[in-house]
Amino acid sequence: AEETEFYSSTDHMMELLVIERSLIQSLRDFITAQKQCIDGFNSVVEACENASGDFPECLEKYISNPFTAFKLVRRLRMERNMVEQVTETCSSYIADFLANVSLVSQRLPSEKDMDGVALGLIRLQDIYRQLQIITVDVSGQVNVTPLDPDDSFHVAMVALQNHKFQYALLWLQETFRQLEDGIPALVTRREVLTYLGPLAFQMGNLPLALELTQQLQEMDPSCMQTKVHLAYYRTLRESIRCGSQTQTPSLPSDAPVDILTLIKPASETSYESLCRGEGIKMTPRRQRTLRCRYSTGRGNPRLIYAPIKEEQEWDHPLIIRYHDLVSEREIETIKHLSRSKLDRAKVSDHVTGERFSAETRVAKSAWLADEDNPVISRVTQRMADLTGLDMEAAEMLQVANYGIGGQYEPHFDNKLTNDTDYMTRGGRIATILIYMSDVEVGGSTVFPDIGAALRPYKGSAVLWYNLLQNGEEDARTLHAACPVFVGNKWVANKWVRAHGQEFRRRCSLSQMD
Ligand SMILES: O=C(O)CCC(=O)C(=O)O
Ligand SMILES: [Fe+2]
Repeated sequence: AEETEFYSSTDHMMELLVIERSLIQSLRDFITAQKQCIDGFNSVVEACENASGDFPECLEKYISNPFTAFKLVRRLRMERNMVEQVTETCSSYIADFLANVSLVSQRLPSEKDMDGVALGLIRLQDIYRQLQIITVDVSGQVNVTPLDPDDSFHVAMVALQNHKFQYALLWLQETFRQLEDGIPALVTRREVLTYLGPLAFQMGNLPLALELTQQLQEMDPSCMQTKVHLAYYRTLRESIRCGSQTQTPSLPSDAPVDILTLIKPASETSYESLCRGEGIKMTPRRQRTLRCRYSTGRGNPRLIYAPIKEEQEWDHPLIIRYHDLVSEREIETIKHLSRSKLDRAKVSDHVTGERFSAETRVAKSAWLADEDNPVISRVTQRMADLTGLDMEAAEMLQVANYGIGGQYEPHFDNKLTNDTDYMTRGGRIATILIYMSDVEVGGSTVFPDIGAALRPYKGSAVLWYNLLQNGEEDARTLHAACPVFVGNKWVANKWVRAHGQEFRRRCSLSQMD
């Protein structure tokens, strides 16, 4: 069976605590079984010892008595029976419990999960520029969840393997600081310095590299590599001192560098800043033109007595939010139905169309059909009633649950034009994105091209058109799901296909368009 991947879905992560409990239980069971076996062997030993009596002085004389010989054979025959019985029961007994232990342990996270969560943390730090998560509980107590030196070191190593050098430096410095503070750890200062010195050098901080390498040399004066590094750094420093002045400014001063200011100054995209809530291109004046109303889907009988609050979130292009489109109970049903089906969400290659799993989309998804449950068909019907769009050609409902640092990098929802499905059903003309949870921090849906950011509000849905009236892709609909910083994010996508909408789209939203 395929191994469970945990980090790409917070819902699956919850299982880990249960698995840990069953691991503890199965280990205990195994130990109990072992003890029972030992007890069995103990009684066999005792029985043999009791039966054997004193060792005869003269063996020849002992055996010469046929009755004694008979009794000896009989006794040993019985001993053999006892041993065979106890080994047989024990070995199958123990094997069963051992198999159970290894079965449970296979359900524990893999190396891939370890790297996945570490990369998730790095991504969060990358985007939200924050290291620690500070929560305040009901009693007003402020809680920080710090990583211990071994945790930090692990994140640093993953950062290094993924060529995220600034983060590797940051986490190694954090590890080092904690070790200096005397926090107990398996990782040693020497180990940390071995990475830290060269990394500081690589990041252009020669004074720091020199200082760290000097410390390393003091710890281990005989290490050849340290000697070489140190000599190299010293030569470099001298040549900078004596050389032309123009060279000096390229190296940072001795002042401690705030690494966070070093991180990604130039390469940052508007996706990342929008995720932090920066650069949203909505002016108060423009906002005043956005409308809000209760909609009955133009007098749809199913909505007359339950109008839905419809809010214009964006003007160009039009993005509409429907508040309380799905109820708490409906959400619970949808989550429940998808739980067992959740599988790592894939992305397609732009050229080949091949599907693969990537860090650009850290989530698990499941498809639900209208026939799966009355709740699904009811929600589909409600969407049709409200928007006036034909759901005949729409795709099934795609439910997604995000993972640690779970995100979906900027993309277009529209299907590839070379897809046969595209030929028959047309492109994904519209997206209706249902938010099935609130997210405490992070997790917005952002549109980098237009500078829009939509917050996930539980029960609400947003709608936008991916295709222009002429059928071409609307470049402004490039969008992304920001990494979840704190919380669980559940969404459901309904992709409406172009076929069947020929006479519907124009009029359906005319009052707002
Ligand atoms: O989760 C979100 O906010 C957006 C999801 C999305 O864009 C998608 O699944 O295509
Ligand atoms: Fe999307």
